[in-house]
Amino acid sequence: MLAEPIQAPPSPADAIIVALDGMDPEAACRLARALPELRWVKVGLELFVAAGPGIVSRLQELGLQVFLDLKFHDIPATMAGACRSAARLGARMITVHAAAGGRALAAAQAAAVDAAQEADLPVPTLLAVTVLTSWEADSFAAELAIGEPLEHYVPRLAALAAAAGIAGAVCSPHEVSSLRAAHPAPFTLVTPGIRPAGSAAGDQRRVLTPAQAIAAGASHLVIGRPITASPDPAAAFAACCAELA
Ligand SMILES: O=c1ccn([C@@H]2O[C@H](COP(=O)(O)O)[C@@H](O)[C@H]2O)c(=O)[nH]1
Repeated sequence: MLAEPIQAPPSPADAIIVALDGMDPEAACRLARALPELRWVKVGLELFVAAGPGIVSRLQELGLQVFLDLKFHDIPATMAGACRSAARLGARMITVHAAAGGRALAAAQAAAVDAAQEADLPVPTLLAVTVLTSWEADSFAAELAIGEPLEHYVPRLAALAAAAGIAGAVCSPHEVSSLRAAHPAPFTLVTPGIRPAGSAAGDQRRVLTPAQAIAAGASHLVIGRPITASPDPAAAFAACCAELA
């Protein structure tokens, strides 16, 4: 069974997932409360390791949908167990690394579906991480020596994930249009590496603006520091929404 489809975002705020990095649980909840239009938050490794699973229910109690971005990458049994636990938390999106391989991805998908159904929770959308947005093509080729360029490796991983029953992928905005052509909606394409014009790229390498990423076919945008490190996060969030309106 596939995940319950996450409908095409009806409003700009539904397209934006704010990454709650670089803050403790209290600050994360405070920030979430300060953005009245906020619908989605991303809990990544940093916040989850510091705060524990309870942060997911705290954010859900604020009316938010949680994207649990723990990027599981392990053997099939471990991937399945991790996705089972993540689904029981009620996370609506969960990341797994596509490079874990087809058997591990299929096991993860089956476990997430079973766990959600057993707990009477919505089936989460598993997202296969392709190539992290912090990689650039040259260092990817030089350091990993994978044998094919990044722009071919990303679609290979997305196809591997789709064949294993995974309903979405994480890619950079640079690859969205080619992935969207190969994987029409309701396949979910989530893109970090989003930088509004004039904002610092930081450690990100393959970036585009919010409007460019949506125009290319992204379902959702992950935006962290351009909002969370802004002196006025509410204004920064509103500006991202306005750019998409
Ligand atoms: O390829 C990837 C996968 C995940 N991420 C995560 O997204 C956010 C991006 O934060 P910014 O502050 O907007 O750079 C962060 O939590 C990453 O862990 C990614 O950047 N790239």
